[in-house]
Amino acid sequence: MLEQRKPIPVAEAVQRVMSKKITSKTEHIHIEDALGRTLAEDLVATHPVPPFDRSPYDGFAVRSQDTAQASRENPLDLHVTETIGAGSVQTVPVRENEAARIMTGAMMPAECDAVVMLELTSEPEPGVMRIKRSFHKGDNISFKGEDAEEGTVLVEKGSVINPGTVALLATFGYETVTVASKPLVGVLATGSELLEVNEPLEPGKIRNSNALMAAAQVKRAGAEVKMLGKLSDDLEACYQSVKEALNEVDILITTGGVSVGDFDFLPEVYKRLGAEVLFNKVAMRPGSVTTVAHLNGQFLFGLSGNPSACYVGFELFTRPVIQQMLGNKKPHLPVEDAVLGADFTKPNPFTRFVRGTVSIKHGRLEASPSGFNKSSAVSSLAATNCLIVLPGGTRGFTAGDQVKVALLETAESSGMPW
Ligand SMILES: Nc1nc2c(c(=O)[nH]1)N[C@H]1C(S)=C(S)[C@@H](COP(=O)(O)OP(=O)(O)OC[C@H]3O[C@@H](n4cnc5c(N)ncnc54)[C@H](O)[C@@H]3O)O[C@H]1N2
Ligand code: MOO
Ligand SMILES: [Mg+2]
Repeated sequence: MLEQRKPIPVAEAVQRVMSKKITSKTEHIHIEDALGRTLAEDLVATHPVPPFDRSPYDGFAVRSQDTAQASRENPLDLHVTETIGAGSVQTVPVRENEAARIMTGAMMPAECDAVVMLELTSEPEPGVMRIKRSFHKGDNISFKGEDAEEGTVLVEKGSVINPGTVALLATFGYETVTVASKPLVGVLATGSELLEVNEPLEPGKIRNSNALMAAAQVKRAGAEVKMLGKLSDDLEACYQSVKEALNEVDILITTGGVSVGDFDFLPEVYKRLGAEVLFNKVAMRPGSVTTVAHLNGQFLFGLSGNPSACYVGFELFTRPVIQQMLGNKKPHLPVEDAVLGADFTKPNPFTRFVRGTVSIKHGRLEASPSGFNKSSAVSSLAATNCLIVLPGGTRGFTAGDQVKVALLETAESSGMPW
């Protein structure tokens, strides 16, 4: 008698996965390799920025009290002590009625408390500068610590390193950076019908598109891929390959062989391995047969063989695990409100994740199905940049309806959105 699978809600399925202990490793990398990696430690200001009071202009550093009487009618001449370029420091004190010529970025002379822009001065004779107005203490100074105070957490751990983060790392002298290690994700395709990419078609066969698609999704999610090839539908071979693969990778993805067909061997493989099957039926379309198992701290994602189902299963269940391993505290796809741009009239009792194309129209998100929408579809995936979430029920949806969309191509992420 065929085992009856009980579908569980998407939220519960995701919860079952995320409730497992998900550990991450860290490594030290060179700052030049840091872009796009995830900080494994808070980035703390180890000194004030700027580290000293400095001039924001090319001009003259003055003692404001000397300028108090200066006006258009009563111009003031100050004797220029020296020129201080950025990177240099004063060599002589600035005394009463003296000024130091100073360039942008140079450290303020200790006795000065204001800067006069070059354009507001004239040079009545060499070595003398003239001003026609007064200046106040603090005028035109970049103060020590005004950008960042020492000890401030400027970027939290778990953040993805962007060019701005790189600037901060460099500012504070981090030649090496502690980042989350990228989990290694093995991808193994199953199915006797599968051909390699470079093989010509033959009757009954198709090329293995899932493995390369899933590998690309793994990379998009920030992890590294180990391609483990493809297997024909042979229980013993599947069992051995899966068992060996688990020694080589942090996470294992298989595609195909998770349904109830005569050659769907993954359920039996999990049984033989003694793995805990977290679920094998989810109340969603596509991807209802997505199965996730867990063994000795490792996840085995049994993604469906149908390309669209495989794609969706990855984004809902595998991606957040990878993101959490990378230290992201909000590991899920961001879900936003959108307007449905075209009818989707076919009702379904299960939640649908329609592959869609979302864009900004007149300041709001509009999402439309990206093409042929069966679970087996591959043609609609290229134009897919979101999953349109249509709740299960008896009715279809029409253009203009308010819907939720899970965004696939943004750096944003969210806490549990389902
Ligand atoms: N009696 C039932 N039949 C099916 C059920 C069910 O509940 N009862 N579920 C259907 C659903 S839903 C799906 S989805 C599929 C899932 O099938 P499997 O995950 O077992 O995958 P396969 O049987 O191996 O293949 C399904 C389909 O996908 C093609 N495929 C497989 N691997 C690849 C690959 N690497 N690249 C491209 N395409 C691939 C394969 O040729 C099949 O056409 O089961 C339904 N059946
Ligand atoms: O697992 Mo299936 O994808 O619901 O068509
Ligand atoms: Mg099958």
